[in-house]
Amino acid sequence: MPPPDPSDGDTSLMSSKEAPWPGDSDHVRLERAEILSDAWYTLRRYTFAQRRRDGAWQSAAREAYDRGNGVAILLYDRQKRSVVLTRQFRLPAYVNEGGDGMLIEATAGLVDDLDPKAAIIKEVEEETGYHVRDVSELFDIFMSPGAVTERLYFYLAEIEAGVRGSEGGGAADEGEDIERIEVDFDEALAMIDRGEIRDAKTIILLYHMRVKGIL
Ligand SMILES: Nc1nc2c(ncn2[C@@H]2O[C@H](COP(=O)(O)OP(=O)(O)O[C@H]3O[C@H](CO)[C@@H](O)[C@H](O)[C@@H]3O)[C@@H](O)[C@H]2O)c(=O)[nH]1
Ligand SMILES: [Mg+2]
Repeated sequence: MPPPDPSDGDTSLMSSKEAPWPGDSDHVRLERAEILSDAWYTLRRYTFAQRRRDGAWQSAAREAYDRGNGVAILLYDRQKRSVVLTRQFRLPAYVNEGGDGMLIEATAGLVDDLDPKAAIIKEVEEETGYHVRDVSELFDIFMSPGAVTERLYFYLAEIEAGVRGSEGGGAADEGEDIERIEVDFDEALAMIDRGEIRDAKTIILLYHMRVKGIL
């Protein structure tokens, strides 16, 4: 069966120009992207045809939240065998479970218009005050692929004590208020076990360090 013809439907909401829009593949044909919300970032509903493994085409619709791509980094001090993390209020976590809404996280941010490496260097400076030049690229992964388009690029960087150029703390004019914390590496791993570190990118980075024997 051929894929459904998008011209059958109302195409007035088609926004293939702005929406991320890869070309057709042998098993997916995007038909339209409707913006549901673009107050800050963009939530779209895509309708598409998908070929099932048995060869039949079926229509589907999925919402996808587009905040662009992101970068995350674990900063560590080899001599002190410690890691530098941040603590900040996260509204989505707060509305889910109440409490204080404070999460302990590795430094991270959105790529915006920069390339990922430049973006992470800028983010480290903004959030922690550290200047880093040599960052090691690890991998880039989807953090919530059923709902969010974001690819998150992961990095590691060694810091030397005393080379902070500023206080960090985040961009106050964007409402950020970020506390920098330095934690012994074994203690950070124990904090995952105790449920005190609950942010996925942070846990991935700490376990990566552990599995690869980096600290
Ligand atoms: N006014 C306003 N500001 C917003 C809104 N949403 C985000 N911001 C602001 O946009 C900025 C985003 O900060 P970044 O440091 O660039 O991003 P992040 O929120 O730390 O994101 C990182 O962590 C996320 C969660 O793990 C990741 O999803 C993301 O990729 C990245 O790693 C912050 O100043 C935040 O307050 C909004 O709806 N309204
Ligand atoms: Mg951030």
